[in-house]
Amino acid sequence: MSRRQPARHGKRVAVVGAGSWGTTFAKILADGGADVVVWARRPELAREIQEGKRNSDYLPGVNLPISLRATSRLDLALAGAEQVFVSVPSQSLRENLKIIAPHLHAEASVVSLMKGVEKSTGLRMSEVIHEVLRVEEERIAVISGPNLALEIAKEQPTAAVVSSSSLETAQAVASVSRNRYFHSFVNTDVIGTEFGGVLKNLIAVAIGIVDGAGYGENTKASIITRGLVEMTDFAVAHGAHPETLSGLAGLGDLIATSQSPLSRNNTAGRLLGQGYRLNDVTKQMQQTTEGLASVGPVLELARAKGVAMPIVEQVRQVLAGTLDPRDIAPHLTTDDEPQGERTKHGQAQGGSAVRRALQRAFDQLRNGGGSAGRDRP
Ligand SMILES: NC(=O)C1=CN([C@@H]2O[C@H](COP(=O)(O)OP(=O)(O)OC[C@H]3O[C@@H](n4cnc5c(N)ncnc54)[C@H](O)[C@@H]3O)[C@@H](O)[C@H]2O)C=CC1
Ligand SMILES: O=C(CO)COP(=O)(O)O
Repeated sequence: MSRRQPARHGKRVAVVGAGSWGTTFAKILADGGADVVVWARRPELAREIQEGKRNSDYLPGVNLPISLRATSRLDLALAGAEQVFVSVPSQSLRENLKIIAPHLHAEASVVSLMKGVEKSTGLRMSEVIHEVLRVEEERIAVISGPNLALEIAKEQPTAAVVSSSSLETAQAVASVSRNRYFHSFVNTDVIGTEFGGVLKNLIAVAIGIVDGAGYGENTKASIITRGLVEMTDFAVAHGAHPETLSGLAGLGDLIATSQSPLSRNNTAGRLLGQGYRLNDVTKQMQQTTEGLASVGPVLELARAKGVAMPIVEQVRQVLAGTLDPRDIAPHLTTDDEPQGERTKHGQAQGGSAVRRALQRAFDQLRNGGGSAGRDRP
């Protein structure tokens, strides 16, 4: 790995949210040569980052770059920022955007680092940003991938994908979000990239549950594989490109999150599998666990498109306390589905939506067209 110093482009950027991912992303940006100010809600945390170059609660043992600045004043963090990266819990995004709005630079791009859907509306984070800030879609980007914060904060080589409906915006954001240990690819499939991050959390909860209940590798591999089918069917029915789900934001993130004890979703699942009630699990989780809030809205969105999600449905039942984790067999298809290993294309409405999207994708590939979902350097 090259240890060359990055060319310092000095682009002024801001990161909103100084939890584990916000702080790690601020480090990625600063190590890539950007002029970064991170906003922390709590003044004492802003002071620790600004003066001590540490965030000891979220990233123990990590030294932050000398150039990284922090403040608890949102107006100072956002002043002159050309790109604003947002990393707060998904359910708090709307309220945070309302306080961001008055300070946002007129031409700034807004980048979501989050992996949830809004419970009350079922909207993706980029949709909430568009709705509240009234920023055009072309100036909104999302970043997703196998990105466990602590590993990246320790500078372990990692890739992610930046997605925007505007390739130009995706490339501009990606060029700032790169350094010697972090590489950002680009694509233009925002729906697939965002849903990949949301859905893999739910499958990671399922993996945690069976792990906690004492099942082994076959069960987990079955859930990962069938989980990817559910993720792909769901995302494609909502307009995603299937290739996105086999890229960094889909399969890549699914593998990382399902395997790692660093994952909060996986950890929450394991506690449930060990027999803890949801209330106790949420009390124990000190950091954001997006999957627990996404189960309801994802199942509603799936129902609206006629997509079957047997794994996610069984996660819901375990969370509700109506299914004993030891009885979970989420990798099995339900009785009313056609048998055989396959995706569920061909079912009801959702099936035809999926089939049409797949047909479009295959036609595009056959005709030599580029794929919106391919992660490109
Ligand atoms: N931690 C990770 O490894 C990764 C996290 N993400 C995503 O990043 C987003 C943020 O996650 P983390 O940084 O891990 O969470 P975290 O729990 O570590 O930090 C959340 C931060 O948001 C702040 N915040 C602002 N407004 C808040 C409010 N109203 N309520 C609660 N907290 C508020 C908190 O003070 C805290 O600093 C999530 O959507 C997560 O899925 C994405 C990739 C990796
Ligand atoms: O998104 C993540 C890794 O890519 C982080 O996963 P958790 O939120 O489960 O910790």
